[in-house]
Amino acid sequence: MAQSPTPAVVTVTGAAGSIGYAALFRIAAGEMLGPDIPIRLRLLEIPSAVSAAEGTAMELDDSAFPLLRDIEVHDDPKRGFDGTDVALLIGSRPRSKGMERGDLLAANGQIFTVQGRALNQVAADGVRVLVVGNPANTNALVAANNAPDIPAERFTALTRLDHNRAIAQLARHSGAAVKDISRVAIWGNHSSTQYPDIFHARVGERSGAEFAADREWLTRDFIPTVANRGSAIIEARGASSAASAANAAIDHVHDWVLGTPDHDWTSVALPSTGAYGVPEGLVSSFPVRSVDGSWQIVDGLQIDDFSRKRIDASVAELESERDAVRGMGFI
Ligand SMILES: NC(=O)C1=CN([C@@H]2O[C@H](COP(=O)(O)OP(=O)(O)OC[C@H]3O[C@@H](n4cnc5c(N)ncnc54)[C@H](O)[C@@H]3O)[C@@H](O)[C@H]2O)C=CC1
Ligand SMILES: O=C([O-])CC(=O)C(=O)O
Repeated sequence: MAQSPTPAVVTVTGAAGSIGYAALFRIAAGEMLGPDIPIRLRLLEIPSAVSAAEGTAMELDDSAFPLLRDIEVHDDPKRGFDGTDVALLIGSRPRSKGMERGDLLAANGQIFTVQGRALNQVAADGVRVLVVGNPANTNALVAANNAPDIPAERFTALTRLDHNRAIAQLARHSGAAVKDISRVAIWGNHSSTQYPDIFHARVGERSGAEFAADREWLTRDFIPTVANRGSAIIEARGASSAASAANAAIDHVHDWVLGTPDHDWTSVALPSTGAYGVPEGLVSSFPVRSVDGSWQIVDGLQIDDFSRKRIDASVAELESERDAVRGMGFI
């Protein structure tokens, strides 16, 4: 008889929040790690939200997912991350009224220092970490720096939502189907300085560069629409993107574990190896392929002056965030 696969321990922080609620049921249904891998869920929350997370756990039970082995709810990171194979760090401190950027970095620096240390102590050897909570890139930088025994490349931040938004906008503009668009790229920070790049894209039978030649559309429509989409959703919905963010987080981990299609790549924020002139160690978004369970930055892309300027601007923002958390002693 074939042995059944070992269950994967998946920890979701911010499990009682909107993204957590949109992600957990799909994870338990097998959409993230595939239909053969049993799932053990660990929901990590702050004490005041533990009761709400327990309610979500009851609903997960009630869904009778065949792959779902067990669920635990914790407010202690060392218990929530114990033996974890995949950690989705969704919970973070949101910006509140009157809060300065420095205050936000400080509040989150604290959270991601504690979580990085706990992961370092108790996570499974091959743990994969995805930071969703904003400021995602710098939170991932802080967590990675506080987990010296985990290889830095296992810490990533989510720019797949930006990547998916770029595909959707290009599909809408070109008339091509989403499935016929490949090789878009997000560079830099998950913020309004990000650079969505279509110069290397394939759009059906056409090239992204053909569409990029229309500089008016590119600079006044496409780039700002993708880069400011999060704010536009907040404006329209009165709440930030939740289902699309959960969807992107699931896409990210799915491709990390199961691979990217041969003809395509995706975008992930991960510690720079110095590629494309991005300072080593900064958690910056790149076009990447997933090969044998690891991300590899796509190499050899020609970066013209138009793109260079925009990548550099977003990287400069990441450097200033890094300098701020360094100044506060988090890294
Ligand atoms: N990278 C991306 O593409 C996106 C990132 N986001 C970010 O994702 C984060 C979560 O968004 P939502 O789920 O909508 O927020 P939410 O406010 O609905 O939920 C956040 C949850 O995190 C919990 N939490 C806070 N600190 C925690 C900690 N130290 N440990 C465990 N849990 C903690 C809260 O109790 C709350 O239940 C926000 O920072 C948001 O800005 C949102 C959309 C896209
Ligand atoms: O600012 C937020 O919370 C939302 C966000 O990151 C996005 O939708 O890209």
